[in-house]
Formats: sequence, C-alpha cells, structure tokens
Amino acid sequence: MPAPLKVAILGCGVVGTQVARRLTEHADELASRVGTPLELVGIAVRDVAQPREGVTGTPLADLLTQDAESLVAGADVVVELMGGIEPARSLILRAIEGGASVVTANKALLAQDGPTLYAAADAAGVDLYFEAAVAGAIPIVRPVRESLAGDQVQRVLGIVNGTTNYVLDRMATDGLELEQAVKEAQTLGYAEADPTADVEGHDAAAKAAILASLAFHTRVALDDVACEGISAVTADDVAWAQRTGHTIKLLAIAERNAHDGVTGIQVRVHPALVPSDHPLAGVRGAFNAVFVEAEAAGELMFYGRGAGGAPTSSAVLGDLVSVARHRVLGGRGPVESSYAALPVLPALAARTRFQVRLAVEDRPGVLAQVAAALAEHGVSIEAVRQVAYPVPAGDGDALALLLITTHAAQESALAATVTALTDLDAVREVVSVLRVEGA
Ligand SMILES: NC(=O)C1=CN([C@@H]2O[C@H](COP(=O)(O)OP(=O)(O)OC[C@H]3O[C@@H](n4cnc5c(N)ncnc54)[C@H](O)[C@@H]3O)[C@@H](O)[C@H]2O)C=CC1
Ligand SMILES: N[C@@H](CC=O)C(=O)O
Ligand code: NA
Repeated sequence: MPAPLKVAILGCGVVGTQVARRLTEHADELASRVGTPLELVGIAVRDVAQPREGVTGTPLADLLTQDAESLVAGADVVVELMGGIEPARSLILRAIEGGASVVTANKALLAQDGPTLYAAADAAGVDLYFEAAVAGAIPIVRPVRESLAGDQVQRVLGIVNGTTNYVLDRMATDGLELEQAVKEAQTLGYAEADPTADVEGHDAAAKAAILASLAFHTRVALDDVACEGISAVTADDVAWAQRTGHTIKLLAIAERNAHDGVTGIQVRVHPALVPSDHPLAGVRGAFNAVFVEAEAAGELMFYGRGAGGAPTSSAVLGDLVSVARHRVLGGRGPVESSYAALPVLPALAARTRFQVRLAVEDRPGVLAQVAAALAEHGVSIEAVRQVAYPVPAGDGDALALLLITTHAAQESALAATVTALTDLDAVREVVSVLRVEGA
C-alpha cells in the first residue's frame, strides 16, 4: 500500500467538525476505497481554546492548531472549510503551489475568484474539487461537470439555498416572522456565518454563478448574476401566494437565451411564485432541488439536503476520496472548461410571467386605465382578480385590490409598467410584484 496521504482541514465549524469526525470514524473503509490511509494531520481554527461540541474532550482536540500556514505546507490534500475570501484564498493558493490537492465548500470564493484557483491548480497539476459548494449533499457539480459533459445544457433552475427555503417554509406553514425563522436556521447550522448572505440571495447567486459556469462552459462571476433576496417578502405575500395556489421559493435560474440576435446566458436569483402542484413547491425545510434541462437528456431533477453539517460532509468526503484516489493512481479530475465564453445577457432582457398586486380606487374606469398602462408597454394580461381592500384611516374612498397575472413579459417592460402604474392617480400603491415560474 502507498504511504498514507496527509489531510489538513481548515476550519472546525458546522461542516469541518463533521468531516473530521467521519474521516476518523470511517478511516478503515476510506483507506480501502482510496487505496491508502487518509491521515488527518491537523485542523486549523482561530482559537484552539474555544470549546467545540464533538471535538473538545475527543482525540480531535489534539489536532487543533492556529497555525494554518504550517499545516497547509505539509499536506497532500487540503480541505478548506473556513469560508470567506481571506485567508481562505491565500491558504488554498499556498496549498496548490505546494503541490497539494484541494477540496473546498467555499462558493463565495469560487464565484469571486474561481479562475485564479483553477489556473493555479492547472499550473501545479493538482485537483480542485467543490461538490459541497453547490446544494450541500446533492451531487450536482459532478453530474453537470462530468455526466453531462457530452450534452448541451439549456437551463438550470432550482432551489439552492437551504436557509431561505427553510425560512419561507416556516413563514408559509407556521406563520413565523422572517427574523425568527432565520434565527432557527442559524441554530440548525444551515446559515452562513453572516446570514445576510443567505437572506439577500448572495449565497444562491454564488451557487448560480458556479452552476452556470459549469453548465455553459463560460466564466460566470457573482457580479454577472442578477440577484434579489427574500428580505422584501412579507407575510402578506406568503398568504396571497397560498390563496392563489402558489408557494414562494427563492429560485436560481441560469439559461441559454437569445437577445438582439446574440446568443448568451442569463443568470438570476429571485423569489418567485411556483404553482403548488409543481415539484419545487414540495421542497420543504432546508432541502434543495435543481432541475437541469439538456438537449439530449431532457429534464433531470436532483433533490436532497442542501445545508447542514452532516449532509455537507458527505459531499466533502466524496471529493476527498476522489482527489486522494488520483494521488494514488495518477491522473486528475476535470479542469476548468470555459471555451464557449458566451456573453452574459442583460438581466432586464429576461422574460418571465409576473403577478402584480395593486391597491386602486374602486370606481368606474380604473381597470381600463390599469389595462392601458400594461398594454402601452406590451405586457399582456393573463388574468385579473379584484377583491375589497381595507381603506386606510381618514381616507373615505373605497379601495380595491387588483391581482394581475401577466403572460411572459420582458423584465424591462414590466419595470416600465410598474413606473407607469405608480404614476396613475387611481393607483394608491403597487403592493407587490412577484415573478411566476414553473407554470
Ligand atoms: N453550513 C452549511 O450548511 C454549509 C456550509 N458550506 C460552506 O462551508 C464552509 C464552512 O461553513 P460552516 O462550517 O457552516 O462555517 P462555520 O462558521 O461553522 O465554521 C468556520 C470555521 O472556520 C474557522 N475559521 C474561520 N476563519 C478562520 C481563520 N481566519 N483562521 C482559522 N480558522 C478560521 C472557524 O473558527 C470555524 O471553525 C463555508 O464556505 C460555507 O459556505 C457549504 C455548504 C453547506
Ligand atoms: N447557507 C447555505 C449553506 C449551504 O450551502 C444554505 O443555507 O444553503
Ligand atoms: Na453538492
């Protein structure tokens, strides 16, 4: 049997603890699968004295170190589970330059600086694996990067953030406030170190950028993703979604499209109304689901736990076994594929259906004015529903709530329509504008 491989873990938080534990508990089986033992040589943390559940009082505690640089220098494989940009970026680059293979779950870093990491890995001839960076335990990076390498992907659509899915689910089923549900997601180990990254859609946008890069063989960075989070989603939005047979989900969408004669891709993250009988509506809690549509394969669906220490450790350990096998047997896994270099089309060129809620004066001619404003911008109405709307104190006029669902319209046309509606005297408020997907 070849010499054991020295494995260094950077970070001993929600994911790092689970990876370290499983790596030691299943050492014999992992050694058989790799062809040589994986020797955990250290775990880098900020503060070795801090008590850690599952680590303090166990043999893992003896492996903790604050000297991440020395740890990286002596490793064959570095598993980065610290998160954030620095020092994770410098440590990964140092590991690669020193000839170590790298496994990381760091989507923020990959979406910001993936090409630099790929280039360094190429130059050093080592592996860079990151299955855990997208949709936790779900195998999605490997299927897109390898299984679909012979097909033409047209669209990737899904729920890729466990925290926001958990939050929206708790708001819909238990009437929880957003802040309370976010706290629960933090306690359960789903949220990022700063949960704003989840709530504002940045985490999902990073994952969308990674998936789009792999699916379309094009470099897509975080800044290329049009991103809207769930902080503006109200309890009222959730209730109206249910009343109209929908569920609100934070979706990540990457698709091949044509605009002004140019073929390119659009990548966006935003909350959307999904029909309650659509498979995505049934994705509960911190689960994720990703649909991939490819020319020959047709539609594929990937579903599973998108966050949490144990599920994420499964993806990390799978990568660890792969890169370790390469070190034993020779060869490397897939490298960056960005030959297609498709342009990223403007977000305002995307086409979607919308549901608009308007508080309007309840008098003759108002509906006609509203319909004219939509028609003027080429937005076609699919359905309109009107219900009574509570009149604000001190305002004697009767009000109505108009619920308008449109046919597919361009984002730019819808934005111009909303401005025109806001300017109408008869419109008291544009209460909400939500995209409708999956119908
Ligand atoms: N928690 C989850 O469900 C998932 C997390 N991820 C990713 O995995 C990575 C780790 O996430 P968590 O374990 O949840 O984070 P965490 O915040 O629970 O753990 C981070 C660990 O890194 C250590 N660390 C941070 N900065 C350090 C520094 N400068 N020097 C030394 N140690 C440092 C901390 O002490 C802590 O032990 C992140 O990139 C995250 O985005 C990916 C998929 C799911
Ligand atoms: N914070 C992330 C963790 C997994 O990537 C999420 O909630 O999905
Ligand atoms: Na994954």
